[in-house]
Amino acid sequence: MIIGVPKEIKNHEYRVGMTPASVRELVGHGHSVFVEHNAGMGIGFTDEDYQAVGASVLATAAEVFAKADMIVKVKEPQAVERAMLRDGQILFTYLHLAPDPEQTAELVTSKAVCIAYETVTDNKGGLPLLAPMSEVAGRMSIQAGARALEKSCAGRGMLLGGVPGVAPAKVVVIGGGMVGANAAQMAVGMGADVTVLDRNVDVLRRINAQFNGAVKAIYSTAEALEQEVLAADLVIGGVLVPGAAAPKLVTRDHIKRMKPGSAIVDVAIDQGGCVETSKPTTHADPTYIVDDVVHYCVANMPGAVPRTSTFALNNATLPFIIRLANKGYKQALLDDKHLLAGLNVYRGHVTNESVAEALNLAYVAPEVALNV
Ligand SMILES: NC(=O)C1=CN([C@@H]2O[C@H](COP(=O)(O)OP(=O)(O)OC[C@H]3O[C@@H](n4cnc5c(N)ncnc54)[C@H](O)[C@@H]3O)[C@@H](O)[C@H]2O)C=CC1
Ligand SMILES: CC(=O)C(=O)O
Ligand SMILES: [Mg+2]
Repeated sequence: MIIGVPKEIKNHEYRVGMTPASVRELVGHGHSVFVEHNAGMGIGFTDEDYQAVGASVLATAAEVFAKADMIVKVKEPQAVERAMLRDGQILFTYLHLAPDPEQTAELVTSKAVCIAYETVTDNKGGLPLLAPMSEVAGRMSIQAGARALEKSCAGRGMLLGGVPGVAPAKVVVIGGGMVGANAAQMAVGMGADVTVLDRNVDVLRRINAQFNGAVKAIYSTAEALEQEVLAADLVIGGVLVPGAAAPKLVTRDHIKRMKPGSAIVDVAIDQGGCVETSKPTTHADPTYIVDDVVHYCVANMPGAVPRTSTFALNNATLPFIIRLANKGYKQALLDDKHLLAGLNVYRGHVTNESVAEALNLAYVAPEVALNV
């Protein structure tokens, strides 16, 4: 198979779909890999590094898209990239379609085979291709939140851990999954007073055990959520209903009643955000203020630490890339229900039920679509 790796073009996005080590594996399996000029520059890989493991370097994204049977990326394709997709071409990347009707419509029109990292499942009930970036974003959310609480960012002027004699900041993490647990770990490490809310009791048990009681694990009723959010200095939004738009758990009214100078890091912004006043921001201009609450809503947080993130992502995606390349998409998808769960758009059909429901589009089950 011919695999194409374009350079990422989203704002301050320096990750790359495949490292030279991943390319070497694909070439070892007899595949051809075409990498766009400077695709790996953001993490210190030169064109020569890719050529040394057997890749060919092409000058433009247009050439990569024209040549490849499968495009391997990191972020959702931007409009100019969507225009280059074609019937039957595989697109393997993050998509986050539920809050993005325009992207969904264009992927449908392209008739490409669009497999989203974030809805690939595993047999432990997890999301193995989302997990590594959620680890990164969860850990980063506390760095971002600590900065947002500084006075120069219009924050309350609080140090997360306080100092002896002065109480630490209260950090409330909504969602105790990958993002939430990693955020809690960093916040506890910095000495903050940390509470995690989730509506899954098993998740709360895990948080309780992991932190040996040092993190409060609270069941997320509307009542508990309101109480905690109104008392918080920093709120981290880390909820997810896979494939679906994030539920708006923190309302505009909550924001009005939160402490002036408190901060929210809405990590779930890539699925639309779990805060009513959230809107996507970029690394170039990450925060804005609503009713004296600092909002940080960067949709590609791991892009800021692209070396760590690219390696972590490739560790998870490589086995799937190899299977797609070795078997072709149809056999690879039919052989693995977990990869099949990643199929969001298939040659003109929306094949993820949550995406179809969120956007009010017709849904075709992936196994049905593949067998037509
Ligand atoms: N902004 C960014 O750069 C990044 C964003 N993300 C996003 O972060 C979000 C969280 O991802 P993960 O932690 O991997 O998901 P996860 O599935 O590991 O955890 C989500 C948690 O939310 C909980 N939850 C769902 N509905 C809830 C509700 N109504 N109230 C309380 N808890 C609820 C679930 O029980 C689960 O424990 C996703 O939207 C993901 O795409 C992930 C990586 C980077
Ligand atoms: C998951 C995601 O949105 C990211 O890594 O950018
Ligand atoms: Mg207020």
